[in-house]
Amino acid sequence: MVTVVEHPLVQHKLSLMRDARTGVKEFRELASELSLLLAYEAMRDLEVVPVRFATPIEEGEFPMLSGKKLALVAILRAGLIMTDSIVTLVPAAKVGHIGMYRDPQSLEPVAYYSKLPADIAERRVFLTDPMLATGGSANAAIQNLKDAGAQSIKLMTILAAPEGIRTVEEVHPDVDIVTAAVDSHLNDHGYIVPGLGDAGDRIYGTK
Ligand SMILES: O=P(O)(O)OC[C@H]1O[C@H](OP(=O)(O)OP(=O)(O)O)[C@H](O)[C@@H]1O
Ligand SMILES: O=c1cc[nH]c(=O)[nH]1
Ligand SMILES: [Mg+2]
Repeated sequence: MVTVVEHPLVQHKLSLMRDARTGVKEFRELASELSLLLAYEAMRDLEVVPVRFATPIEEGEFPMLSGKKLALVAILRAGLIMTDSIVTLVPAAKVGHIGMYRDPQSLEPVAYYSKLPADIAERRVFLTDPMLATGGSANAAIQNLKDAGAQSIKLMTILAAPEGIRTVEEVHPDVDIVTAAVDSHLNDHGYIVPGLGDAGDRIYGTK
């Protein structure tokens, strides 16, 4: 299932990210803020249970997070800014990293690193990458997570192309996607149109 977060704050901040005039500092800040808003939506179905304790006024039962623990997994580089932001909301979550870059010619993902929590099979995984273009990176990362035993995986992305959504749905129909927008299509360099450019390069100023 694909959830597009239509919230005005999300849409406004995404537009600012898209603007070619937006510099690195503001782009990073916007990506972090958007990640929190997307996490608010993506984590809507977390389990809570009543826990008994006293407020300064009186005893009572109050909802607390329960169930499976969480893991945030960033697809490097650009996904890192999302996990760094979201972990402030769920500080008990463990954070994993999957290093991958897309070969500019073949558009195939090249994996160069992976470090995941040892107990990832017991955790609800939120996989982050700002861009879902061909879906190659996401699918490879999801397969990596499944090979490590992860059963519950949700993909959080800032921008998605229809092609990428289709690719993930075909190979991993069990993985829900939460995004701020679904754009028109990919250009022949595999970039999302209208998109926001190269997310990693805009976050780290590397182009
Ligand atoms: O859906 P796909 O076609 O795989 O494209 C999406 C990937 O491309 C970009 O990463 P990039 O390879 O530019 O690496 P970076 O994040 O380090 O910039 C982006 O951050 C995604 O990871
Ligand atoms: O538009 C795109 C497509 C892939 N990766 C990006 O960073 N941007
Ligand atoms: Mg990447």
